[in-house]
Amino acid sequence: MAPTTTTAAAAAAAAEQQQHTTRKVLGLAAHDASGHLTPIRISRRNTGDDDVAIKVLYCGICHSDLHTIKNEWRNAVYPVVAGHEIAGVVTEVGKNVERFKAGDSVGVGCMVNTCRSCESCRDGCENYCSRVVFTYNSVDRDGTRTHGGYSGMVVVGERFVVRLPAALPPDRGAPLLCAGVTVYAPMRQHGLCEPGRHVGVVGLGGLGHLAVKFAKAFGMKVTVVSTSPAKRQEALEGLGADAFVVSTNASEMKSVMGTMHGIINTACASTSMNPYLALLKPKGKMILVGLPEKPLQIPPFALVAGGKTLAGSCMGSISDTQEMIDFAAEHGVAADIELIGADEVNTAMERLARGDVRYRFVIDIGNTLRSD
Ligand SMILES: NC(=O)C1=CN([C@@H]2O[C@H](COP(=O)(O)OP(=O)(O)OC[C@H]3O[C@@H](n4cnc5c(N)ncnc54)[C@H](OP(=O)(O)O)[C@@H]3O)[C@@H](O)[C@H]2O)C=CC1
Ligand SMILES: O=C/C=C/c1ccc(O)c(O)c1
Ligand SMILES: [Zn+2]
Ligand SMILES: [Zn+2]
Repeated sequence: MAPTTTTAAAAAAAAEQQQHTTRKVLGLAAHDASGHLTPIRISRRNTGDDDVAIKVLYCGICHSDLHTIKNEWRNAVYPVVAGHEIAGVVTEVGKNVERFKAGDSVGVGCMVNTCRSCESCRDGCENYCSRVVFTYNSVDRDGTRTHGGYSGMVVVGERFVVRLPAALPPDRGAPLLCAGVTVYAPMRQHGLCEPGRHVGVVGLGGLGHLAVKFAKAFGMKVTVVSTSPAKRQEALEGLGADAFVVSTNASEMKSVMGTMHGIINTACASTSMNPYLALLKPKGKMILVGLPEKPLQIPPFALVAGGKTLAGSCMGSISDTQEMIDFAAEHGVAADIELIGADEVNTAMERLARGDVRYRFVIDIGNTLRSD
């Protein structure tokens, strides 16, 4: 009996300790692969010495949130509180925090911790850390599960928090924290930011519409490659794209064949790479950022014959993120959004699944979900 009593006492002590070191916060959680979201009370750690406590004001809905809550990547551990496009205001900082103070406008993106010692971390590419801790559906270094921005507040280590300039409206700025940096970082790293060059953007959704805006801000020629003829006018007149082709229209695709220096492929569901690779010039690059549920089909000749490159890219580093935010504020780049209340989130997920959004849903957490 003694070990059982000891174990029970230890568990009670741990639970009591836990109560003193955490607080309860309201969030929106998926509980199974239906992806249906309902209110939940989650624990957030008290503000540690290196932490920034943030009242969430706005959180964008990324398609990765939808892939995750529906377990399309087969890695969901329920309950899942998604959200990694977080814009908010600092409420409290730990004693070692130097860059932020209460009242500051800040953002948090896709990651909230890393190992800090691997080659990627040492090189400032912590988005490729082998032990990266994602903002939600991940296990933090202290063993607790991470929960994202579909919640009233978050507690995040200072090094994973970025500053939001006053020139950037926080509701339209929130989607930059994932969608923005995910397209900006590879465009910069692969030279798809040189004025006069021709870039294709596959998939005109949350990521794609920001890729168009960044490419135009870089001074590039932009062609949108879309499955949705209805987006033509918006792309050309609203977003400033130079051309628009429908990927199922053979003559439109032929008209841009072999013309692109690079492509940012943001499609959430297309798996056949052949039609897109054909649009590249010889030695052109296609950067894949979309993460469809199913494996890709890549005929070898589509790559080899033209000496083409197919690369992947995941999120961006924290320094990429701050650079992108500052660039966006300076050049007037922000997301086109549909602002919704917390009670509309399930309808928004259904609409996102069928591509019915212009171009990012953002949840008005601050006004529609309690932070305590
Ligand atoms: N690599 C990374 O770090 C990140 C990856 N992602 C991933 O990027 C993808 C896009 O995310 P997001 O922009 O939020 O998603 P959205 O749903 O907003 O946009 C995706 C777009 O893909 C296009 N699309 C949909 N179905 C198909 C299809 N069958 N064939 C071709 N195109 C299709 C649609 O554009 P259209 O109507 O123009 O055809 C749609 O608007 C997701 O898979 C997401 O998980 C997201 C963030 C970071
Ligand atoms: O929306 C961004 C998600 C990126 C991502 C990349 C890789 C991975 O394993 C994830 O769970 C998320
Ligand atoms: Zn995302
Ligand atoms: Zn690391």
